Amino acid sequence: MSNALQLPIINLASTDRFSTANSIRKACIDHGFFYLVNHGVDEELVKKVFEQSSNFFSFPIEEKMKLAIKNHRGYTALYAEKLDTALTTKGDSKETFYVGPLADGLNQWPLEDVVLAWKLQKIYHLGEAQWRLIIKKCCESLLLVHILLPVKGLSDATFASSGDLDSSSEEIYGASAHSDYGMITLLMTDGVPGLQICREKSKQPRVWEDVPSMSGAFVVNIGDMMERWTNCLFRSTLHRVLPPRQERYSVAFFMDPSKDCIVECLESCCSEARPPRL
Ligand SMILES: O=C(O)CCC(=O)C(=O)O
Ligand SMILES: [Fe+2]
Repeated sequence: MSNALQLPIINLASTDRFSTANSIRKACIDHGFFYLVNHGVDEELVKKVFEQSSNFFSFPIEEKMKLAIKNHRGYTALYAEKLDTALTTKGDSKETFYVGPLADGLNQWPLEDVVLAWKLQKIYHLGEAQWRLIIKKCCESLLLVHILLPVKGLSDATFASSGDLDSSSEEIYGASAHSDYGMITLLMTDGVPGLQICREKSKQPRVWEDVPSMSGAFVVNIGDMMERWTNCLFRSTLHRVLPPRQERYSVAFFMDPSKDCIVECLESCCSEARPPRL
């Protein structure tokens, strides 16, 4: 079953910081998902990201396999990942290219094509600075600034393409049901529909609602780590991408704290009536 859903829209350029903070807080409690508009990420940059992403995925498979995933960076082929491990199907109908912070030297760039490698690096670098700023603003609104500031954020971007259009009669999802495990995810898509959320993950049967793409907006969602940090006040919502009907590209930017950061329920999210759950 599926219905269309109108998620909250957060305007990051609003000068009313108090009201923005409250809207983000409410969105994270009610849905764990929201649209972000006026986020300041240059439209041209977004266009270039999608151009380079489609350029990369059009390489022959042998070329892409030279960059097969290592240390969580690089290429995963069609059906190689299955986000819903309970499924018995062959894997998700998507291929992905994972990129992480430039400084640690772990990224795998398509070296044969120096121009493409340079472009992807530049895009990631530019994007990273802007995306960090957005996430910092979101976190300020979530009163998390005191945690985030001493933490060196670790971030990964994935460029994904889904689309085995002649798959068998089996329903293979573009991305099967999952919640993101990190703090916050920023998602851009090329506008091709497919993303759905299930707001009550423990209820059966599951009710899936479409998340229509909104031109120029990011879709932002909370991950499991943030759910834990906030003593389950904010939701890490189950989501999936429907089986592809046509080529679809998306870019997800996952923000996580550094590995030595201790995640425990925030004091401001606990009380006698709501003791720490984790
Ligand atoms: O492509 C999308 O719309 C969602 C992708 C996603 O959920 C993920 O990469 O975690
Ligand atoms: Fe996800």
